[in-house]
Amino acid sequence: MHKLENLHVTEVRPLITPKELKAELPRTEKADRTVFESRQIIEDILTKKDDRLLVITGPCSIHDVDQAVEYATRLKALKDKLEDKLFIVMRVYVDKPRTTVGWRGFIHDPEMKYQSDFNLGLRKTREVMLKINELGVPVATELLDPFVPQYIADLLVWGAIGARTTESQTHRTMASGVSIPVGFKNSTDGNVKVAVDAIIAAQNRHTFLGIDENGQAAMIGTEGNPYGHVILRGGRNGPNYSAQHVQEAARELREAGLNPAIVVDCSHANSNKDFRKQSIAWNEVVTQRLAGDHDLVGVMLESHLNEGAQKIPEDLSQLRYGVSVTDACVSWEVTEQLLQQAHDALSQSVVSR
Ligand SMILES: O=C[C@H](O)[C@H](O)COP(=O)(O)O
Ligand SMILES: C=C(OP(=O)(O)O)C(=O)O
Repeated sequence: MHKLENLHVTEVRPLITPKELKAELPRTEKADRTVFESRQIIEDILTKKDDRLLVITGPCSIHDVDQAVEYATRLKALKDKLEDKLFIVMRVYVDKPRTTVGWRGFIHDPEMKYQSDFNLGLRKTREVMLKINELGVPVATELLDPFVPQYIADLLVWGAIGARTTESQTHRTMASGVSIPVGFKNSTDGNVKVAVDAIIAAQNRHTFLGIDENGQAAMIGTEGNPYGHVILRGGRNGPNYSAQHVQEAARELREAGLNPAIVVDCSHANSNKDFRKQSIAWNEVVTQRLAGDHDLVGVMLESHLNEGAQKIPEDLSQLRYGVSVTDACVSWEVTEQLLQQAHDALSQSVVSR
């Protein structure tokens, strides 16, 4: 007989189960309260019962627990100060989709050795998400690997399906079962229709293949997620955050019988991957809100302690503190300025719904 299976597989290692990980790092009362209360607020923002602007800000990817906690600590002070106009959530992205290859994120390779170690990555991810929640800062992340929600969903308030996976059946069915609102990005070529289709797919009942809390392969039945929404992130032909783009996306959602709720991602193709241009998109979002566009419910910013990005050096002691190792981010100072300015402008607004 020929060898016909596992021809390209180099190893199969056992993975910690969701139940084991949660027993090691249980959700605390404080974290529980952060998650529970924040989810309710985000649902109210999406359904326009709460008029605040949802702000999802944080690193393109986290790569260090202490630096992520330092960012969260600073964010908490700002969150409390601006909470009458902005509802602030931290981007804690740990699972990175790559265009071709590259470091795949903290959950895969937390020590940046280019050797996947999900057991360590899941532990460290849960540890950092717990710490951030305990500070009173709610956590948002991209849902990429369909097993991952079983390990961390109880610490999340919002999820994104990325531009490279919005059209994927696996991701749409996973989104139909998660307990959080999910934003679907337009595709990398700028197509918004795929995100609208994804919301419809995820609103429905599905059965997909996943794991249960004991790590056993399982058929997971879902009832559908009512809180899908669109994230505009720009595309091959440029940005799509203008009033015309936002209104067009809202029209597509209405025509499909969906709630017109839109988040603008200031980064990626909306900044042409130039972190300095994120402020242009940010200011445009604020202008549209001031003009009375309440279908535009949220905004996302890629921001870190320090600006720019760095390649992961072979000698990790050469890493610059608080600088992104994936897409370039705005600095903490710029973040503070943009959030404060948005807050002040929205406070002076006389336009009501
Ligand atoms: O947000 C991160 C990146 O834009 C995305 O993961 C793709 O990254 P890459 O093109 O550098 O692989
Ligand atoms: C990968 C990301 O975005 P996109 O899917 O829009 O490229 C991201 O937000 O980190």
